Amino acid sequence: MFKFLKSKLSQFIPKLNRLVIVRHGESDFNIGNRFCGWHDAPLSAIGVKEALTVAVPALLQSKLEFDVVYTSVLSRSRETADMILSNMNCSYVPVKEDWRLSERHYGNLTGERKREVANTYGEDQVMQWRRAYDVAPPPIEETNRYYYTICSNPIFDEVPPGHFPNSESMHMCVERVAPMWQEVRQELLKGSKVLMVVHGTVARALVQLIEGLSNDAIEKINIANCVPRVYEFDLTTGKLIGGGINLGNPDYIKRKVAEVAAIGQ
Ligand SMILES: O=C(O)[C@@H](COP(=O)(O)O)OP(=O)(O)O
Repeated sequence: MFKFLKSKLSQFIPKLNRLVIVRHGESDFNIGNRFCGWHDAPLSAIGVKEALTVAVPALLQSKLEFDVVYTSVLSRSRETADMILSNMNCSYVPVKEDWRLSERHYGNLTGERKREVANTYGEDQVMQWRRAYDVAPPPIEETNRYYYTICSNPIFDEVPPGHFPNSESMHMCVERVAPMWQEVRQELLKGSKVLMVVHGTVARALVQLIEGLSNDAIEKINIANCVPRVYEFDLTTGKLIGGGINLGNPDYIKRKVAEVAAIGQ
């Protein structure tokens, strides 16, 4: 009898759980193809539209629900998270902000247009700064117009002493995201349905940590704004089932990924 009941009840215990990762909508700096990093650029009008017309319909169509949302302290990711929740009629879901999910710090490139930097230093150098795993851009200087707004921004008050970067490589970003990912993974494996609304480099760092991609492989990955990427985990073994799945129109996603990869005009 006990065995029978146990096997009946086990049918109702979830055996897998899903994680969803979304890069925020287009920011004011993405429009002009400017390096943004730790500068707190707001969403553009297109970014707001992307949250409402790309992320929300894809999540609703896949019948995804959330118990908790993780995001960074930067407004482009927080605003995207808020818009997704309110338009899925679940604004009650708690949102946890953490500085470790902020975009990689783009050093003295912050505020520069990628095309203009390429005209000065060459496209190869720009691609090294953007995608090479171990290359950090030159450190931000006091003469950079965003230097003081970044280092005095109260959103970064939780950054521990000695951890405030002046530039970061992909590798450095992965190192700060990794402990955060372990915290989120524990929640997921307890059955909590998690949405992470983050940034291009942080999404790439998560993809590497989750899928175990090599440093060379992750250099070639680009993430489009507001396209949800879903991962499924086996709750018994804790293992990833299959790979990540991008939700939405494949042609749209392909076009947007190519735009991110390009240095732009
Ligand atoms: O900081 C930035 O400029 C972009 C990424 O730029 P790339 O690494 O693609 O050049 O980050 P996001 O818009 O996702 O916050």
